[in-house]
Amino acid sequence: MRNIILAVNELSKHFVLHILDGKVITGCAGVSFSLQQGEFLGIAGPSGAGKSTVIKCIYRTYLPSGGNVLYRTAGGREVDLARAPEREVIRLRRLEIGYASQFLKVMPRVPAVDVLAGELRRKGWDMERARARAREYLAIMNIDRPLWDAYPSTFSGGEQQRINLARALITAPRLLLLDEPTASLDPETKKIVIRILRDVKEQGTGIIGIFHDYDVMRRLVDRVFTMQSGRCSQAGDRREGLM
Ligand SMILES: Nc1ncnc2c1ncn2[C@@H]1O[C@H](COP(=O)(O)OP(=O)(O)OP(=O)(O)O)[C@@H](O)[C@H]1O
Repeated sequence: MRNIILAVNELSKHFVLHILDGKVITGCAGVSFSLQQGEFLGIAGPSGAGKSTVIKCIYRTYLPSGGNVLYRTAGGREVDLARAPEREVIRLRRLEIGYASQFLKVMPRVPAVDVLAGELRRKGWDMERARARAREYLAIMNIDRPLWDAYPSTFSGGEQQRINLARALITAPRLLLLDEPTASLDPETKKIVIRILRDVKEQGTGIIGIFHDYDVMRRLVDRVFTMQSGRCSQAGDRREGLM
């Protein structure tokens, strides 16, 4: 059996809405699953089921309300991402854990090539090598050459998504979290992204992804779990939950 890199146990997240007299909304509750190296797990379920909440709790955009998110680092340590100090979370994001959603958040007036190179610089690469690798990735992602030195905040939705994905992938993370990363891609670019994600998986990255496009999901995932009203309603193989 391959190595488990992530074990989520009884994860819950509740939101307290102070503007509504402290009303509590459940984002997710009692969610448990594990992920092995080189495995691709899909999360399916209707809108509002809690899919993004689970991904954001793992990436620690949200601080979980309960449960554990046990991550095994490259060095073999076990870190509970539900409780780890901020600086540990930031270090792991820089070195081991990638995240891409459909929305690009970048510093204004940083050219596309430097948005990508910046990720490698944070891992200690020198500028020249980082930019060379960034250009390779821009080419792989089919970004038109005149845009490489332009600012991604002005890019089209699909171009921004490709930059977002490239930024998450360029550092070859051990754990990759994807929240609708192919939402506005054209069919040709979807094919490219599917090919890249398959390569990344082959190289041992564990991936958790939410896709409303079930065709893309079916072509990528090993396993799917389906959520309903914040809970895991079905855990199964690649066919279950996708039909
Ligand atoms: N920051 C937040 N504050 C308050 N409630 C939130 C917050 N984030 C999520 N929720 C609530 O948690 C529930 C689950 O939301 P979530 O975004 O995880 O669903 P989803 O399955 O990803 O939906 P979709 O497919 O529409 O993106 C929803 O009722 C949502 O309103």
